Amino acid sequence: MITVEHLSKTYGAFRAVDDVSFTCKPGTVTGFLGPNGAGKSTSMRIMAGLTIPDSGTATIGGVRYRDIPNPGTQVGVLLDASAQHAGRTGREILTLSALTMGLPKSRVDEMLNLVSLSDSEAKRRVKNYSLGMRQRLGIANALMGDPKILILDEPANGLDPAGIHWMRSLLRAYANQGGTVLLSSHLLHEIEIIADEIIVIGNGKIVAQGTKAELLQGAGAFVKAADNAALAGALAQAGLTASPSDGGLSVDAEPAQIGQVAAAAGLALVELRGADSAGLEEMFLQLTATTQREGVVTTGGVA
Ligand SMILES: Nc1ncnc2c1ncn2[C@@H]1O[C@H](COP(=O)(O)OP(=O)(O)OP(=O)(O)O)[C@@H](O)[C@H]1O
Repeated sequence: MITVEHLSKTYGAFRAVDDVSFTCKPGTVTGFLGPNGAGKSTSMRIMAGLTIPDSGTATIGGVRYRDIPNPGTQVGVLLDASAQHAGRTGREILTLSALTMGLPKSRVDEMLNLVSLSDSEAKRRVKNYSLGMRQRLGIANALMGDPKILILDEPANGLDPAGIHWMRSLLRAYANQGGTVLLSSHLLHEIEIIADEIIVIGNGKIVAQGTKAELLQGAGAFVKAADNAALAGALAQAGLTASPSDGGLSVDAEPAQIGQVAAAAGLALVELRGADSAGLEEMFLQLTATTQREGVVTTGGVA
């Protein structure tokens, strides 16, 4: 179990992490989602004892990372795949890791095998690795001590589609066996495929958290009518907020309620459904709008 309570971190006058609290439970993959600069890496660095918070605590199984004896056997951490010693080979890096943790050298070959780094790749210096190969090496390093908890910062960066698929399967199997996974990404799509729980961070603050279904509950519904403008009018009269979206309307209400309004107004519907991934994306963009570098774009229009 990872427990983060009221974490805050300020750099000069800038508050990078602002009163962040959440937990990650065994048997689940928790996605830590936020736009660039939202505070994900800073929070994870605090969890791994590399950055000291101004206030708040981050504990793993009730203990701060720095106080865990032989931490690699309890928590696997991958924060920056490119931060590995560039002059060493992949095999050397893993061997040093195994020695530090008091593990047999045979574990190195097991891990190389697990992340599909070939023998010749393992003999190459890390400075000559692609980003995807560095991520694989970083994941091998994180898993080396057979920890029950994984903290991974943007682990899919640089992986090709097959690599991303491989990583998802690996993390899913790990969680299914009772492991706890926290992984960050700035890509909603990546998180919603793998994560059981989603934590959304924007501007250093947690802006939403829950399962995908829970987050979608607040995301409303999508409706398309033969006459969208007439439906928008009827919904407004019923006190419901609708905005143009993808050739229809995005409405802040449950589908049943929208259906009733349409029926009462005698309007024919072409499509009606609860918000899906598009709704989640819209919500993610809105929730993190203050930290988006680009303005939030509303798609579609009333036909
Ligand atoms: N050592 C530091 N000194 C000053 N500012 C910092 C430092 N570390 C992080 N920051 C700032 O804190 C904010 C949060 O950074 P952080 O790396 O945690 O974001 P992130 O969510 O991981 O972003 P990304 O998706 O781009 O990796 C950024 O504005 C960053 O510039």
